[in-house]
Amino acid sequence: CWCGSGTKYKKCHRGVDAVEARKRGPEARSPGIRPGVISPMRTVPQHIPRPDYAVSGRPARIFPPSEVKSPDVIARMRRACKAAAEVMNATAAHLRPGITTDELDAIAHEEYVRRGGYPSPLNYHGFPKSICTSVNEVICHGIPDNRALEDGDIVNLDITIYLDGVHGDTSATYLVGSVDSDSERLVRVTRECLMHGIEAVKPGRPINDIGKAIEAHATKHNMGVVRAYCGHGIGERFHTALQIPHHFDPAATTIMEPGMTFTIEPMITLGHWHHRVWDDGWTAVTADGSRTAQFEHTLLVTDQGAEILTVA
Ligand SMILES: COc1cccc(Cn2ccc3cc(C(=O)NO)cnc32)c1
Ligand SMILES: [Co+2]
Ligand SMILES: [Co+2]
Ligand SMILES: [Co+2]
Repeated sequence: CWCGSGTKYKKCHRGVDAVEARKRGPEARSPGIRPGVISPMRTVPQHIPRPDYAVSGRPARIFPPSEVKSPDVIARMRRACKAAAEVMNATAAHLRPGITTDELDAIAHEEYVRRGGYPSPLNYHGFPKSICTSVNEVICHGIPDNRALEDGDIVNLDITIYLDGVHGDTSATYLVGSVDSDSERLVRVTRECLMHGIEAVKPGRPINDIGKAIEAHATKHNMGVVRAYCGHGIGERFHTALQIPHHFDPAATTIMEPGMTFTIEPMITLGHWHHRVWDDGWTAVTADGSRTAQFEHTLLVTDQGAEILTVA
């Protein structure tokens, strides 16, 4: 989702100078130009229920549902989030140098469908694929294509399933082959940032406790916290109005209540947190070409704190 504080770059910026990008080596691809080719959209068997946005012409429901979910919705969220974690594990098992992100999309697509789930990203705001695959300097919303993963890459798989009327959303960043020590440290610190954010979840406290905890940990390790994308309320809708900034935002004062379900999905950078968006309108990359990692869980606020729902 978009954090209110972020600003969307309508056109890909040429701010990352092509000469500078070449200096950073092959991974800092020229800004905004996708090197790979995207395959045609995959289909979902008609018997599988799909969200409003995936049915052309069906208007979204007008009245936003409450952020505090009913016991029935929570029970369905548990099943959907467990399924999302299973799809993640089944897809990540295929990670190796040489596999393309499109092949990973096809594997995940089948794993969603055989569980009777719909791939939430497919056709969401027109997104053409069933997972997001974000490699190296791609922050999030990377579109699977015919780019083969290379030894030394880091790649985030972002998996969201729509099952029995609710969404379950999780992501993780993986090392491909042997990865340099800075990237390994980036992935470790990002995973720790997510756990610190989850530990800050307490009923009665404001949402911005989460961003405060995440930003403190990233800053301690001299890393950046992406601001333009945030965690989000989730349930019968993929994204609700509730936004979870991953930096400290004094305006994020919504009080956490038992029964709320939302994601925390920090995107951490080795360099500056500024982002650009490629010409495809989705792919977000670091403005300085530095590598970035992300981890995401869907959480339930309980009387004591948080329960992680996206576990297999
Ligand atoms: C309108 O503008 C945009 C810009 C980027 C992306 C999209 C649509 N979209 C597609 C996949 C996807 C995943 C998430 C998510 O929460 N991951 O954890 C969010 N948005 C997503 C729309
Ligand atoms: Co998002
Ligand atoms: Co996600
Ligand atoms: Co999300």
